[in-house]
Amino acid sequence: MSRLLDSINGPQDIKHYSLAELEKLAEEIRELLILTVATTGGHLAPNLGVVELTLALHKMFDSPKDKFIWDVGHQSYVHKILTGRRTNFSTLRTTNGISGFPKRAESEHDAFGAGHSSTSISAALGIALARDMSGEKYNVVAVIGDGSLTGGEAYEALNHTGHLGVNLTVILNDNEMSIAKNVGAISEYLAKMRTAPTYSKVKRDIDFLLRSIPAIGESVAKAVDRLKGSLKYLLVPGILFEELGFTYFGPIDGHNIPLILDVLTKAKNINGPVIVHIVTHKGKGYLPAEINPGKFHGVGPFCVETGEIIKSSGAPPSYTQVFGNAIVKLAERNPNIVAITAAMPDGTGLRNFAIKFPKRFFDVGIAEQHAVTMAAGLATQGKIPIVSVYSTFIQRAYDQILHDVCLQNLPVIFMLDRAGIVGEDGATHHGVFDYSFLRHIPNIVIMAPKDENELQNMLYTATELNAPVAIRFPRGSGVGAELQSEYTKLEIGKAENLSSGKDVVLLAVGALVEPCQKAAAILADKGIAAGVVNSRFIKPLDGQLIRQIARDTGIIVTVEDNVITGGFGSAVLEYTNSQHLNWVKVLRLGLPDKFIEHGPRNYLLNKYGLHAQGIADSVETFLSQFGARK
Ligand SMILES: Cc1ncc(C[n+]2csc(CCOP(=O)(O)OP(=O)(O)O)c2C)c(N)n1
Ligand SMILES: CC(=O)[C@@H](O)[C@H](O)COP(=O)(O)O
Ligand SMILES: [Mg+2]
Repeated sequence: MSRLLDSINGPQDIKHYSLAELEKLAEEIRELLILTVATTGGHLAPNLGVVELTLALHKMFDSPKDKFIWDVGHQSYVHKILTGRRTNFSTLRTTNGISGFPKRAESEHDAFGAGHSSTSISAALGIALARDMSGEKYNVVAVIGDGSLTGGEAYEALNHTGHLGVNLTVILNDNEMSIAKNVGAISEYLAKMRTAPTYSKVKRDIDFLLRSIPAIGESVAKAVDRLKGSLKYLLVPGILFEELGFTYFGPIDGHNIPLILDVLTKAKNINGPVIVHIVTHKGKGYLPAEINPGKFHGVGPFCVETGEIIKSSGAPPSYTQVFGNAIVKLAERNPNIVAITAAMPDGTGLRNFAIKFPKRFFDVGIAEQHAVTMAAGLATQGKIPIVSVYSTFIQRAYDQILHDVCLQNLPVIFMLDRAGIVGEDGATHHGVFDYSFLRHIPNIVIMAPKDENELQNMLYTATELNAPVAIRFPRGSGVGAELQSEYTKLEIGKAENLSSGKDVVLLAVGALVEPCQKAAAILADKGIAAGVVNSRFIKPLDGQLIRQIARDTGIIVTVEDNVITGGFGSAVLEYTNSQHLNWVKVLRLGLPDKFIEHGPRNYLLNKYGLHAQGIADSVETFLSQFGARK
């Protein structure tokens, strides 16, 4: 039987579709999503949940004239399939293939790029304001999930949009899930809306009850009126949004295409901002994802029949798992340790901690800024808050780290997971800026472990230190280091000299220590004696060791998986400059001053010369240009 999908090359191709055809197309799209993501990995469950919504949006509106802004953008696959990217959808998240997120450079249908949450309403407002200033006519639609609605920026935007009364539509895609179960008072409010009987029905019931009482006094009648008023706040769906200046529709079934089309038609004709609250099932149409939407939120390649993740067997535990075990162990001994996640209890390895210490665990929702300042508050009262956030998302909380934590020199520990190159999520998610945006902040200690065992020791050291600390480590498995059961306290600012070399010394940090050791072996085969230092600390630097290397070899190579601009190598350069070690030659290896594309982590590290051979080649070339100081 021929597939409707095969003739979909742009949104115009579904304009004439009947309801039956749209529903058949929805089925075919689901099949394509499942089969593709089973191979490439990606955000399956969020996309399965928005198939009908996306079809309705493209049927009702005219993209690219009308603008869709997808919050986070992890649910934009269906939009991509409908907007000219069906035939290369199989390249999703692969090298040179299409991105897993909306990207302006990729398509004129991607009105606004994303990857981080809670930006869509602000962006939509900006676009709508520009439209009105230019006297143009088109529709602007932001699609935001209930999880992303826990992020503060979304409220800043709602507040401003309601105040301005600009024409735009916000679709609230409520599936009761962030990556994990959604949290917070707003989430509870949405739940009440989903389940509450409608206001008018309750009001009717009260009126009926009153009429059945023969005579009531004046004061009772007044009290009942007041009760009806406050019931309105409880039961009129969306009153919160209405009070903010939006016209609210919903909650409606987000898998019912005619219903969505009907509400969108009404929304289109309303003057001022509109919010359409749809209720969807994350993972709809693929049983393993419906049963476990968290697992299929963002998933690696899997077996379609069973839903089992395809894992490389025998891989050592991930840094995340090692951290998750270490924090539990430390918390057993130290009751002041508390843990905070911004909506990622599983991704950050805090699930066991949450189960074991529910009163000492806080999931704040997608609210990194709040997480950091709340941690600062906890620290003022003697608690030891461990804020576990991906490197890329802590970017949100720069000022909170600076102003609330470091300025007051509070002992908050930042566990920056997914630092360096993360892989297929790409430019929005690589954690390659943290050394640069943290190391100029006074008081903070910044460490990066060379292996999993050192991660444990660094965490332990941080809990014993009365100062702000950031520990950054990469995505995925460690190097397979043996995990010691007793943790060792590290001397602050002291590097580990792994091997000496008279020609050059590689000052490596974190995940790049291992490839540097391999690079030294490659160089040794070529007769070049390269020493390797595990720097451990990005701040404070081991000045004594740097001075020693400067004297001994006169050539230092710094190696990091951060952008070179302002990173670890820059710190070393600043140091040699401040010490007037002006004969030293410093080669800085790291990531270039550009946004790094998506692709497998190892492929990207190779591409940017941060694998053993690439490091060895760069060192050899550098030595051939500048020679070793004899
Ligand atoms: C600032 C920021 N913090 C954390 C994340 C990680 N993250 C991506 S999607 C997501 C959950 C989003 O939930 P929701 O908006 O409800 O979308 P759903 O997946 O349920 O459709 C989170 C926490 C992010 N992308 N951006
Ligand atoms: C969309 C998003 O921001 C997250 O889902 C992210 O992709 C998770 O990354 P990990 O797979 O590394 O946990
Ligand atoms: Mg959700």
